[in-house]
Formats: sequence, structure tokens, C-alpha cells
Amino acid sequence: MSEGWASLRDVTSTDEAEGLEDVPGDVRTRHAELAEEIRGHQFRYYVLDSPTVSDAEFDKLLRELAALEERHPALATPDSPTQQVGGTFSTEFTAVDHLERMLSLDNAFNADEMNSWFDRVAKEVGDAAHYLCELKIDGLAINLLYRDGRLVRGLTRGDGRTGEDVTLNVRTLRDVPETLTGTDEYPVPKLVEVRGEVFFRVEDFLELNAKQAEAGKQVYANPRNTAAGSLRQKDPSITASRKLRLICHGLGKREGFELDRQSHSYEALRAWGLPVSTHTKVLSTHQEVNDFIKYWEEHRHDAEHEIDGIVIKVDEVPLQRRLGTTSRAPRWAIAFKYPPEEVTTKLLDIRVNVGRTGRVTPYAVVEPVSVAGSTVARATLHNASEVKRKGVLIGDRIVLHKAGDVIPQILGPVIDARTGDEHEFVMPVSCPECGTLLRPEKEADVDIRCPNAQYCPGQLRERLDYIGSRNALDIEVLGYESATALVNSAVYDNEADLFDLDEEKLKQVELFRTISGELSANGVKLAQNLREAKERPLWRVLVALSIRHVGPTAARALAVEFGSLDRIFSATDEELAAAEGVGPTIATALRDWWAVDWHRDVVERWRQAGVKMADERDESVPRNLQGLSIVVTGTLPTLSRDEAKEAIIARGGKAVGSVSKKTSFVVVGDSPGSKYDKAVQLKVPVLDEDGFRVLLDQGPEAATEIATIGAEEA
Ligand SMILES: NC(=O)c1ccc[n+]([C@@H]2O[C@H](COP(=O)([O-])OP(=O)(O)OC[C@H]3O[C@@H](n4cnc5c(N)ncnc54)[C@H](O)[C@@H]3O)[C@@H](O)[C@H]2O)c1
Ligand SMILES: [Zn+2]
Repeated sequence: MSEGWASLRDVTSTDEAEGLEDVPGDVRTRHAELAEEIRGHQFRYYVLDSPTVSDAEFDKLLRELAALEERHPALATPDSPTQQVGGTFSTEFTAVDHLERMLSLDNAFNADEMNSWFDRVAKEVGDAAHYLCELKIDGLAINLLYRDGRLVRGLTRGDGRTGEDVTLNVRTLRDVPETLTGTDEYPVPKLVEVRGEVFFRVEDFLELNAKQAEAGKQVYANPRNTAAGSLRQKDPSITASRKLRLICHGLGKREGFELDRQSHSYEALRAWGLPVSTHTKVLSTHQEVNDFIKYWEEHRHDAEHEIDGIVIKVDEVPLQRRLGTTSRAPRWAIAFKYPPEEVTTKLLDIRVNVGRTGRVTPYAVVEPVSVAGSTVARATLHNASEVKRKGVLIGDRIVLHKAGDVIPQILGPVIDARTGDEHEFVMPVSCPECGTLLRPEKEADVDIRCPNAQYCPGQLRERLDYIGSRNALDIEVLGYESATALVNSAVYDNEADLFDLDEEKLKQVELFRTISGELSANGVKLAQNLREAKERPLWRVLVALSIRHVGPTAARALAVEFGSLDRIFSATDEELAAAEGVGPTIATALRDWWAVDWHRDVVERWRQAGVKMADERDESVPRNLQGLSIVVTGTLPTLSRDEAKEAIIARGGKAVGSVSKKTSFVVVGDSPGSKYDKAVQLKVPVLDEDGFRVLLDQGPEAATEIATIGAEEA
């Protein structure tokens, strides 16, 4: 069990005899410094809505403090941040006392800490508890006081005893009713303090930022702090202009009614006309709770708002009373916190990279940092103007964001952490790989490129690496390392040479040679792979040519429509435009590409080497999926994802990537993830592989009959 967590709850019941004067001086100093630093962060977070460290770093400081106090319990005086509800209040607002204290929550960061909490609950009240599991909304806490069903006050949490009066602001939220309704079962109460969270839905936050950007204003860094800043406005009309939302998750002082389950109080809240979460569940076993935690960790971004964890509460109010509270948090609840998605780290350098199409993009090298469960050392910056827009300097402390599998992103600098030693990034004027002067392709382009496509080693390497990728010819041995070695060797000048690489030639490349001068196992494999790759379907060959805008989707469409490379390159603009998903941009790109001499030479040399440049069209395949959009997700039992897509396109359908109302069918295999959930939510017909085969063979009507829709399937 973690020490920090234990101390948060155990300090009051300890019987250690050490007094404050017995604590070594250096420990006392460290404790005082740490406490001071924490208070500073709390002030910036709660009062200024502008923290300078990430939540994860803040939590780490708090835990360090708690660990000191566990070793030296005398340090845990009532004014220590470990013993208090975190906040404070600003003089901008009138300070008003809560009728009943607002508390914080204790945290669990892993399964062990969760188990310790379960054990503790069981020890106090036996195993009888039900667990109310909720999303931990990343917003700011609010306390609404209703007297005889009328809203009389809205307070921020403040220090838990006293909050800031934000009644006028709260009144502008459309989720906050002025008067409560009631039902027979839950009549309007005489008095109730309602606790909830004010937040931005992700969608609304992005919209707000889009508007800011459009108006040329600074975008907001994160929804939580923006929500806090939006609510705590002197001018309520500003609050009113933001789409702030509310979800209620508890009660404070109450008069004139009694409820024996926390979950019943949510029914009451709903009956009174207050919003509660639809994701809440009452569960009875530890396993179920752990599954809930795990489920939401994987589906963290499926909620309409940001979440930073799960809150687990003992549902029975009498048991809650028996468990009681510490000075800062209830013992009957715990917050399971997920790994942070936002951290701060140091921006060590900004370098540039030359891409497959010559685009030169800056990227950030950062001090390695753990975020969203993986270690990040690099982040993309897209282009020079983005570096400017973000306002980051080399040497800055920066805020880094990473969600799930998405590429890490720099949000901006921590201005207050600047020392004066930082310096501006300057975009190079010439290509770092070949020295050619960089320039935008067209005057208005933000991107600058190396125009030396035929000889730039950077571009050659990136293109060759791409040729080997799963998107293109799918050649296992042809990865970044092989591509680099080939480009640096005498046997490869450009793509034209690719299919001439046989055993003899590969033996001349150091990477593919053993110490005794033989061809290595990888070399043998590469030669073999290249021979096999000559038989790949047309769309893969087309992708391998690295024509701008012609990725797998467009290439598949072109292959189905025209059947051969010759026909694609000799098609008129009208003919190209008639192909599903092929627009004028792609038509122009194809034409521009073909106009370059050495490009045509590549095609010619590949042809001579025996690369198949046409698909045999199987006329027996019916075009029975025309006009349909089909999503394939998860692992199908026998078909690969690519095979499934090819089958769809061959029949005139569209294989699309994301589920929307316009999707005709969603084909799901094992572990389908959020696309399946979305299909259920939007009531899009869902097929398994068998159903998919019916769709391919017999068409949409037959498939609709056997599809499952919405909640029909468990
Ligand atoms: N970055 C900084 O400088 C800085 C400074 C201070 C605090 N913080 C961050 O603020 C948080 C600490 O604040 P805290 O004391 O409010 O603790 P907390 O946010 O960990 O938990 C308590 C709060 O969770 C909220 N909550 C959300 N969903 C809930 C639900 N379903 N049920 C019950 N409560 C729910 C409540 O408003 C409650 O007050 C930490 O995440 C900490 O990192 C950061
Ligand atoms: Zn170059």
C-alpha cells in the first residue's frame, strides 16, 4: 500500500510519541518548504485558474508531503495541506459559509491502493456495502442551496467551510433550475444543498477554442481550468456566453427528507429537475468495481466530458455515517485516478525532419516524461507557424498532452517558469538532409519543402520506408533501418531500382552482409519479399508511388474504377472525377506526378522488373453495394481488415473509417471498441463476419434482416 495515501487517513489515530520538536531540523524545513510550494500551487489553481504544474506533479508533491508526515506524524498539524480541503477563496467574491462542509476525495492510483480501501471499508462495516461507481468529472465543484425549492445561492468549494458566492454566475447555466420540480416519491424538499461539478463538454470546449482561434485570440489550454475561469467571472454575462454544464453528484445539508442510499438521492435529484450522470452504476462486488474502472480507462474519451478517474462511494447512507470522514475527505469514498494525460516537461530542442513528400516539419525533443501510460521524448509541431502560435521557446517548461494512442502534442509554455535562458527556434533555410534551399510550393502554403525529390536522401529514405509499410507494399524487412541502409548504398538511387534488388545486389549493402561476406538472413528474406511484392494488388502499387493525396483509400477507389495503372494515368479529369472519393485535388496530383520524367521512369522500370500493374477484374463480382458506407472494426475470424475492405469496394461500396448516422452497416469482429458502441448508440445495423458474407453475396436487404440494431444485442 502506498504510504502517502495511508497517512492521509491515519495521522489522527496514530499513537506515535514523537513531538514536533523531535523532528529533525532538515525534515521540518523540507516539510515547510513543500507545504509552502503546495499552497502556492493551490492558489494558482483555485484562485487564478492558472496552474503552473500539471495535476500529476501537484499530486506528487502532496504525496511527498504525506510521506514525510507518515514518518513524522507530528508534522501533520491541522494546517498541513494533507489535512485540509485544497482550496481557498478570492476577495473578488463575497465569502459565504457552506451549511455542511464540502470535502475533497482521497485517491487511489493503482489496484493495491484500491484493495486497501476495500479492506478498510470491510473492516469497518463488513462486506455488506454496495458500491456506487461514477465518472470523476474534471471540472470544478459547486454547492447549490435550494430553500423551499428555490435557488438561493451558488458557492464554489473554497476551503470546504467557506466558498465564493457565484450565485449570479450559476444562474446563467441552463442546467441549473431556478425552481425545483418534484414527484410523489420525491417531493420538493424544504432545504437541500446540492453538490455537483461544473464543466465543459469536450465538444463545447473545442467549439469555444475554434471561435477564439477564428477571432485571432489565444486558445484555452484545458477544459477544467477554462470552466473554473468561466464560472468565476466578475461579469456574469461572460459566464452566460460559455456553454458550461452541470452534473450533480451529492448532497450536503438536507431538511425535511431522509434517503438511505446515495443512489436514491440521484433519483431524487433527477425528480427535482437537476442533471445527474447517465454513466453511474451501483455494483456489489470488488471485481465489478475493478471492471468498471478498467472499462472507463479504455473508454475515457467516450464520455462527453473529460474524466480524470472514477469515484467509488459506499452507497448505503447509514454505512457512510459509520465510516465517517477525515478532516479533508470522506472515508466512504475514494477516487481512482487514471494516469495523467497532461504533464509538464522541458523542451530540450526543436529539430526538423524531412518527410516523404519533401515537407520539412519541426518536431520537439523533450525531456522524457511519462504521460497517458507511455514515455514520451518527442512531439510533432507541424510547421514553423505552429511553433510561433504556441509561443514556445527552446529551453521552456512546456505543457504536454497525450490522449490514448494519439500523437503527443505541446499545448504551450509555462511562462512563469522562464529563466531568461530560453531562445527562439529558427526554421532552417536549407534542407538538413541535402542542403537544397527550402521553399513553399505555392506562395500561400504554410509548409515549406525540400524541392529535391529525386535526390534528397531524407525524402528517398522516407519514401522507401513507406513503400515497405502496411499501407503500401507491406514488406516486412523493409523498415526504417533497411531503407536508410539502401539509400546510403551504391545499389539504390531511387525507387526505379527497387525491384532490381536481387541477392547479388543486396550483398553489396553492409546491413545485409554477414561478417563472412555472405548475404544475411534478412537479405535473403528481403530479396524473396521483393519478388512476392511484384504480385501485390494494384492499389498497393499505386500507394507505393508516393503520389500526393493518394493514400490507401483513394488508391483502392482508383484501382476498382480503372483496373490498371495505364488507365489511371491516361484517364481524363472527368473520368477521374467519376470515381467514388476521387476529387479534383487527386486528379491534379496524378497529373502533376506523371508529368515528371523520372516518375515515369520508375513506373517503366517496375514494369520491366515484372511488377503487376493491373488487377484482374472478376466480372462475376456483383456491384451490389453501390451507395453504401460500411465500417469494418475489430478482428474478424477469417478475413483480414484489408480483404474485407477490398470486397466492399469491389462491389461498389465505400469502406469508411468512422461510424456516423450515414453508415449503412458496421461489421464487427473481436475487441471492436468504440466504433461498435457508436453503432449501437446510433442504431446502425451491426453484422458479424457471417452476416458480412451474406451482405457480400446477397446484398443489403438480406443482410438487414440478420443484422442486430441498437440495444437488441447484449
Ligand atoms: N496543478 C495544480 O497546481 C493543482 C493545484 C491544486 C489542485 N490541483 C488538482 O486538483 C485536484 C485536487 O483537488 P480536489 O481536492 O478537488 O480533489 P479531487 O479533484 O481529486 O477530488 C475531489 C473533487 O472531485 C470532484 N468530483 C468530480 N466528480 C465527482 C463525483 N462523481 N463524485 C464526487 N466528486 C466528484 C468533486 O468536485 C470533489 O470536490 C487534483 O487533481 C489536483 O492535482 C492541481
Ligand atoms: Zn532535401
